[in-house]
Amino acid sequence: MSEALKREAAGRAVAEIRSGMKVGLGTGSTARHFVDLLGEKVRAGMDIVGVPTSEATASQARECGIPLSDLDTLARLDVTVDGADEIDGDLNLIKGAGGALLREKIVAAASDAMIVIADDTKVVEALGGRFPLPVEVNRFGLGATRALVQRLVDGHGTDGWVKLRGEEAGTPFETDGGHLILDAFFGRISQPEALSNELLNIPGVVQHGLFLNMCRKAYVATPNGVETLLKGN
Ligand SMILES: O=C(CO)[C@H](O)[C@H](O)COP(=O)(O)O
Repeated sequence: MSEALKREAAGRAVAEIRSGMKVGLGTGSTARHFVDLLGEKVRAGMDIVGVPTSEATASQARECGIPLSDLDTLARLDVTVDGADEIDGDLNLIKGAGGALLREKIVAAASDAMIVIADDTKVVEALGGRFPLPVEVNRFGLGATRALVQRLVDGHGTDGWVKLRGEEAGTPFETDGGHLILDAFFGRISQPEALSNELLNIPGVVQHGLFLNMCRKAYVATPNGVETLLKGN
């Protein structure tokens, strides 16, 4: 999908931002367009404050001139705008390909609204069929945690797998919080709430990339323009 279309989706989200708002800034190539366009508004006089979901976004936002804060100073935000890896018909999401899922989820949960921007390759019938679920884990006890996640995958009834992100390249990927990521392919996830609970019951799991009932609106870029998806429609 072209960067131009991602930028169009990002533009629709920027159009919802008003002066005075506290805005969560997502991570990834689509969110990058949002931050860039928001920076243009700020330089033109819009008065907003951003809370970034990753060090990469923080650095881009600073370059764009967006004033930044954090969730210690601001407990609630008006809106978070972020990308996604999979979006189902009820606007439940898989996120975390960029490795920022923990901060993304914390920031989204602290926001009155979450708007997702994406291209139409991200829209799926059911979560998990295409994209492995990123699971952020503590370094301590990695082997045991991995085995417990693998057991969940095995019990899911498909030919799933679990990979430590970056292992094949020789250097495990490290998140901004100093954790590791297990990419767990479950196949079609028929009961996301149950899977979420099972994952969070594993002590070494810090968080996972299922974003359930968090997003109410998505702007999805298609070759024919940007579609607005609303939860419950
Ligand atoms: O969850 C994310 C990062 O952790 C991203 O939002 C997600 O991977 C989508 O990224 P992109 O817009 O580059 O496709």
